[in-house]
Amino acid sequence: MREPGGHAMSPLLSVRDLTLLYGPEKGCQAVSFDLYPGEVLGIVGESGSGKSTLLSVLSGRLPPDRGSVFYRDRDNCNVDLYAASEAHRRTLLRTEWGFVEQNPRDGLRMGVSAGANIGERLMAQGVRHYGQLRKAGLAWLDQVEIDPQRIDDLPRTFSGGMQQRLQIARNLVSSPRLIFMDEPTGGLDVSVQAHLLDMMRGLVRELQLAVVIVTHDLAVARLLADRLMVMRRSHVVEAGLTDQILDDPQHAYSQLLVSSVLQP
Ligand SMILES: Nc1ncnc2c1ncn2[C@@H]1O[C@H](COP(=O)(O)OP(=O)(O)OP(=O)(O)O)[C@@H](O)[C@H]1O
Repeated sequence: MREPGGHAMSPLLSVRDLTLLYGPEKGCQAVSFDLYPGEVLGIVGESGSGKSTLLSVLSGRLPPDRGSVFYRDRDNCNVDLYAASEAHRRTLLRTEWGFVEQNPRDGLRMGVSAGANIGERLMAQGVRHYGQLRKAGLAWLDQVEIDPQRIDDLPRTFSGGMQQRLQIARNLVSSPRLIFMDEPTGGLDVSVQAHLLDMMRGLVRELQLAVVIVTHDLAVARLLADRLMVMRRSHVVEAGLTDQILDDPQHAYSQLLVSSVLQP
């Protein structure tokens, strides 16, 4: 039974003492936080600090050495991610979660059309009707500002920015509740980045998505994230509201990170 009003107050993701180490201070250790529905959490820190490792462990891709990730699913069940079966984790990834890779080639199927890329996740949810899949494809291309007439084109005929927008459409078509993103604007020109960021911000707000986004770009963090975790050498050294951390960082490393961006 759901407690009155409790649903909105319960975290979507509860992470405790999450640890995966490849060597001393290589990986992530003792990470704990709660993520609430509709909240965007940014993970920032220098290269090698453990951001991608943490994202992989959070999203069920790599088992931790210790610690837990609990996810509250659509049925309001609290799923212990690493006690659940591999099949259950994969189903969550296909149905309730999305993962936007830095390189769209890792997140798209390059050998099938844009429409098929979008339709695939709906088919995984049991939608079989061609007209319905086509309609969703056209609508989502439009939503991510790709000319719907390109629905039958292969992603490799798209620019990098378009491929990334297609990857986002492919992820969002199945109405996920939680999206993981690994440097989604990395490798794109600055003007393309700005456009993509603007679009992502709109979609996150409109769809009330919860997001965990890894970025080394503090401007991206500022624009998208409600809260930040600053990582250094596998540890979270500071966590808090984005504006607080970027405007008044407390930890010496966060101060350095913020000031290094401001220096020419
Ligand atoms: N599969 C692996 N085997 C061994 N060491 C690894 C493996 N994956 C990552 N590491 C090491 O763990 C540390 C953290 O790497 P990770 O990729 O999580 O950092 P990151 O903060 O995401 O860096 P970047 O911003 O450069 O992607 C690094 O020292 C890296 O060399």
